[in-house]
Amino acid sequence: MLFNRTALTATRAFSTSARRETKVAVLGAGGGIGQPLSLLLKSDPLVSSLSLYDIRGAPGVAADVSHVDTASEVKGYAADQLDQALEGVKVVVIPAGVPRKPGMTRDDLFNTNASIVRDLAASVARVAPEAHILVISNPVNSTVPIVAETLKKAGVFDPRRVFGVTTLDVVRSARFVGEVTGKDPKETAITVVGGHSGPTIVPLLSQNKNAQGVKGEVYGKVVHRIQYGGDEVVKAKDGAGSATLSMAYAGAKFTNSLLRGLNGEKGVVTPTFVRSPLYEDQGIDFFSSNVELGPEGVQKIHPIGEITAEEQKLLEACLPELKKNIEKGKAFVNKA
Ligand SMILES: NC(=O)c1ccc[n+]([C@@H]2O[C@H](COP(=O)([O-])OP(=O)(O)OC[C@H]3O[C@@H](n4cnc5c(N)ncnc54)[C@H](O)[C@@H]3O)[C@@H](O)[C@H]2O)c1
Ligand SMILES: O=C(O)C[C@H](O)C(=O)O
Repeated sequence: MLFNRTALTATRAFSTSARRETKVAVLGAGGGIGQPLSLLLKSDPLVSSLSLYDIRGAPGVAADVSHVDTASEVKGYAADQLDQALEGVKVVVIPAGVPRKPGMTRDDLFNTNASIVRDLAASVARVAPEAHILVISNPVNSTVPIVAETLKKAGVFDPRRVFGVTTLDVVRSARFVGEVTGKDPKETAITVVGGHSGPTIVPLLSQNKNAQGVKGEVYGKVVHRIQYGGDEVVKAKDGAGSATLSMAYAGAKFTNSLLRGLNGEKGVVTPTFVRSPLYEDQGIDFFSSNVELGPEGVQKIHPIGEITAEEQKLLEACLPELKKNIEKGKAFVNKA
């Protein structure tokens, strides 16, 4: 053994406090995110069964991950087995699609990823209409509305069951604010609201007492780093893709939060991009804010709370961009 169980437990991205177990599918399981995400989900005791699907490579990933010594079952499905992969699934995590290369925005991925996500969502609507769908594929600000509109068309949309995974922004915020304050990231948890791309990522440092002292140039730099953390990785990978390992960690962490909520654990609150009433009066009907997760999925959407003048400015820059991204996603599904 390379490490003992205590050490492994200590480094886990998830909590184990609840008991009921659930069948989870990963669509895009052969990819840069999909592989480590599948491994982390295999280690989550709340996952009873893992269904790994990709247009290439999923059976191999499943064979590999299935040797890990946890109780869950793992099955891999080939390109023509999507329906079988979705049978009986309660949670579907979607990291399928192409990642950025240097110089690209997330919106540049729209042309390829929009149809991938729409087609996968249509299959979920048909085979597992009550599944909770966790969207990782970019651009999240558009792919989440694409999933919602696709489910609506199929007559099975429930806003409590569709989530954009923005957890990587939360993970980065805690880490980067931890760095500039000299605190453990556990003490610098930051609520991040808005969406998931550049100016639509709005971290609310003022709501954490350990981050309130971050001001001036340091504040500007850390906010910029949170908003453009994805670019930092894309640049460093130099054409080989975008964040995969930290994203797998974030995806497993959010999945575990959802599973705990579904299992009835109280007080599971985390930011996620969902159908939201908060800015609906401005024509923005998807928004990320703190959401309490419960037995049906979204249980309560928290308002953003008190914010500073600086954060208000960030929010004003976020909203018009977010509105465009959401409308683009909806229009894609509803075009003639
Ligand atoms: N939400 C976030 O914070 C976040 C973070 C990082 C990356 N991403 C996004 O996640 C996506 C995946 O990134 P990656 O690095 O894993 O890319 P990747 O290219 O390494 O993997 C993508 C996988 O999707 C598969 N795929 C393509 N079409 C498919 C389909 N129709 N059905 C099933 N699988 C399909 C591919 O075969 C591949 O294995 C990208 O869009 C990326 O921008 C989002
Ligand atoms: O930056 C990207 O394209 C991937 C992801 O959205 C990220 O934030 O790392």
